[in-house]
Amino acid sequence: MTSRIPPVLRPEHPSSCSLSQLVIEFGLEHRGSLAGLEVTGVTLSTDDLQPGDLYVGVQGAHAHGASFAEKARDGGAVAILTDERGAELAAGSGLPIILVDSPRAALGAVSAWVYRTAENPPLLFGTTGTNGKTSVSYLLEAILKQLGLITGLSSTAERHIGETTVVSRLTTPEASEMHALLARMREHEVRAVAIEVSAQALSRHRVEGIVFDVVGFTNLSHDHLDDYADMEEYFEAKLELFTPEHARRGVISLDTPWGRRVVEGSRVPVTTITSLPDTDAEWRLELLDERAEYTEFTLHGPEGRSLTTRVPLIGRHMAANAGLAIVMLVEGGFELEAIAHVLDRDGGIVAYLPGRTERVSGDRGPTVYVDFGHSADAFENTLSSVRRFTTGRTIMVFGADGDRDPSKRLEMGRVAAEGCDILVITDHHPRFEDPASIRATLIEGARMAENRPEIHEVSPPEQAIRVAVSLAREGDSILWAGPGHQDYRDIRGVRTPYSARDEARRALAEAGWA
Ligand SMILES: CC(=O)N[C@H]1[C@@H](OP(=O)(O)OP(=O)(O)OC[C@H]2O[C@@H](n3ccc(=O)[nH]c3=O)[C@H](O)[C@@H]2O)O[C@H](CO)[C@@H](O)[C@@H]1O[C@H](C)C(=O)N[C@@H](C)C(=O)N[C@H](CCC(=O)O)C(=O)O
Ligand SMILES: Nc1ncnc2c1ncn2[C@@H]1O[C@H](COP(=O)(O)OP(=O)(O)OP(=O)(O)O)[C@@H](O)[C@H]1O
Repeated sequence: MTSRIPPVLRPEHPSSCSLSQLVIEFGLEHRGSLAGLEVTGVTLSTDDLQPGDLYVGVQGAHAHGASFAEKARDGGAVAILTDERGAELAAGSGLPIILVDSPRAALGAVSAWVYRTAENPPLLFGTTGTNGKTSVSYLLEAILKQLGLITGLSSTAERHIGETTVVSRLTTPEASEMHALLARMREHEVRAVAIEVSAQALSRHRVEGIVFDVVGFTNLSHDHLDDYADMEEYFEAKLELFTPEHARRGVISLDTPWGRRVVEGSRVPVTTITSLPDTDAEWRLELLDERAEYTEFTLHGPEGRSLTTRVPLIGRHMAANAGLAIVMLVEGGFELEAIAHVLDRDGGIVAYLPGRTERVSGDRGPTVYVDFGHSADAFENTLSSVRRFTTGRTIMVFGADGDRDPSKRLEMGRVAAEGCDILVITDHHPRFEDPASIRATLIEGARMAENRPEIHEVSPPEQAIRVAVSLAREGDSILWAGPGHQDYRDIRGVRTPYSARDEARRALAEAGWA
């Protein structure tokens, strides 16, 4: 049974940890008496605080967390762990203060200690890269389930503890939340966990205190250049996962040139995989059949080993994600033959990925896919797959995130225009930006393409999908890229409930194509 429960999960039966022991263990300085004080949890947000917590005060983008020390005390915090500046801010709260140089950097190790997540850990798989992290994580979880394990998942779309689903807030939760989640998973006898690791998570120490058994790298392309100065800095952030502090071994896709750079920079043993026919790697993915219902492929490995199976998703990139997941499992100790056996038994990988080229249309009328792609590389891959199954015209509906990397918008517009016959440019999450000016940049990008699709500018997206459906005929496909699984739109900081999948289904029904 699937139930939705609040996003910050704690162990149901937390154990108490002595704060005096904690400062001895980590060799930390403190102010105020810790005698007899015990903590049962850790948090860096008063919104998530529970009585008995150690509150960690970090310097944020807007405030220093220690300035909320009194709020933390009133909520039942036992002590605060912070830096020198935080200690000054928290002095009036009367809470005992534990001092560290960087509270964010200390958060993972301290949380691991409090939640005891290093004791008898599950098999841990971490995936990073610009596109495909969620997909690889879901595919890992699916195959692990088919192998008979109780599994856990932490992804942008959802977090899973066995069969329980929890809504996600961040792609990778803060370290305190991550360790609490792992502790909760242990209570439910989870034996293998797939975790999506964003570049931001690595830069912000969110996977500190975790050593993954296997980490995977999907690809790197232009994204998040509002957070990182350039591609080199973005790459360096990802490379951090391939160090002994975070991983035992790695599997690297060479499908983008950055993969080779990860191989060169990795400080843990790695193996490689590619889905490109003209690239050399230890594992090679050969596409056998591409259908609207599935993609079939053979994975060729070292010593003549191979496996042929299907992934219930469209496109070479999804087969590449599945291949990466399988090699990560092999590197994690599973026999390729055992994986092949369960996949044969079940007719392929049994996975449902919410909002990843998800088909929302029925048997009649245009085929409509809702996708989470929000970068030029994602558009290129999904559009080329959609075109392959489209006998008529390809119609693309998309907008771009406001207040997120504006430098990628022109290229998104260009790539979209290059790959479709009709383009409907609309709004996504405008946040605090003017949606009309975001659309103008996307249109400017679209006009840079050599291909000249028909371009429509339609706001808001509810209207845009209806225009796309009204233009479509039997045999045409509509790709609505951007919203994917999301269930809200962010307009001026207000999250309004909204589902592109439901909206697309409604638009089809209204057009008589229910
Ligand atoms: C830019 C960024 O990283 N922001 C993170 C940061 O918030 P902030 O620095 O703005 O926090 P702040 O408001 O200055 O407050 C400082 C501290 O005081 C605490 N506080 C604040 C107010 C209060 O009343 N009580 C309280 O405890 C805050 O929890 C925080 O710890 O610290 C918060 C944790 O306390 C994070 O949740 C928050 O992530 C935000 C939500 C975020 O959107 N992060 C993005 C950049 C991100 O990480 N994205 C990647 C996506 C990657 C992808 O698309 O592939 C991800 O992994 O999700
Ligand atoms: N291997 C791949 N190569 C290129 N594009 C891909 C690949 N896998 C998925 N995509 C595209 O990227 C979109 C997002 O996929 P997914 O959610 O798996 O990536 P992600 O890395 O988790 O993204 P995010 O960090 O934004 O959550 C998909 O909907 C698809 O359009």
